[in-house]
Amino acid sequence: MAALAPIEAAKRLAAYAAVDRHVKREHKVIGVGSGSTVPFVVERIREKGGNEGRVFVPTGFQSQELIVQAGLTLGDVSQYPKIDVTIDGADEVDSNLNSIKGGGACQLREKVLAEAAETWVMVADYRKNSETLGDNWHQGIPIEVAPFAYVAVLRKLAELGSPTDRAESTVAGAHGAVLTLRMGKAKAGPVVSDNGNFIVDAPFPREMMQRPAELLTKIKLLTGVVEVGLFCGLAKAAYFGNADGSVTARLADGTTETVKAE
Ligand SMILES: O=C(CO)[C@H](O)[C@H](O)COP(=O)(O)O
Repeated sequence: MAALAPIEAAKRLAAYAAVDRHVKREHKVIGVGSGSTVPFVVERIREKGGNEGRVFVPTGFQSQELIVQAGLTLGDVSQYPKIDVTIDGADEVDSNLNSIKGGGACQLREKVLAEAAETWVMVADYRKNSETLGDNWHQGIPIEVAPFAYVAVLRKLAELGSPTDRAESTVAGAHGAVLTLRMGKAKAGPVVSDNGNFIVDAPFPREMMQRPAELLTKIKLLTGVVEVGLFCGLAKAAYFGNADGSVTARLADGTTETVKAE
């Protein structure tokens, strides 16, 4: 196995453990998530026999390319609305398996594939393993918004409690992060999702982040919001690769196990 930088090695450990445990021979429709951990999921699936009469459904452009380049059979969620297992990354996971997703602006398709899956599991390195959402992921909850409505949605999010001022954010336990329209890095102007929408990053006070399902409902009800990067009550498990070479599995029944990739 190729030597990797420690964080990359941790991502690979998590991905391999999740594939070994959840992708069974009888599974024919597999959802493939987005981000920098998911390529290790595809790598492991290929190592273990790849296609085998299977179809792979992507959560966006990146995972579509990954599936095609790996020589796997590409499917679409409109052809395969029932998925056996979807494995995806996460920006942060709390002690109840709620998560923040959308660091790569893919949360809408990611949530559709999470909900379509009989089993949805997350894979991440140890930095994503938190007690409360927002403790490690400081930039806020990624929210996909209809472009024409973004100013109105920003105003509503501020009314809901997302800070627009650094000092106010720090006092509220939101780490100084403020409500922001996500801007492109090598592009002038905003990030545009695979669905043609804008992304707003909305931090919230720690007290509100401790009740993510409640916050999710409030944000989702704002007109102009397409999808919220809070995933609550969906995961069967989360796998975190650790710096010491072990993998921590957090399961939906509240238990935690240490597992090793085969
Ligand atoms: O939600 C996502 C993209 O929208 C990703 O799954 C999330 O950002 C995790 O990515 P990485 O594996 O690179 O940490």
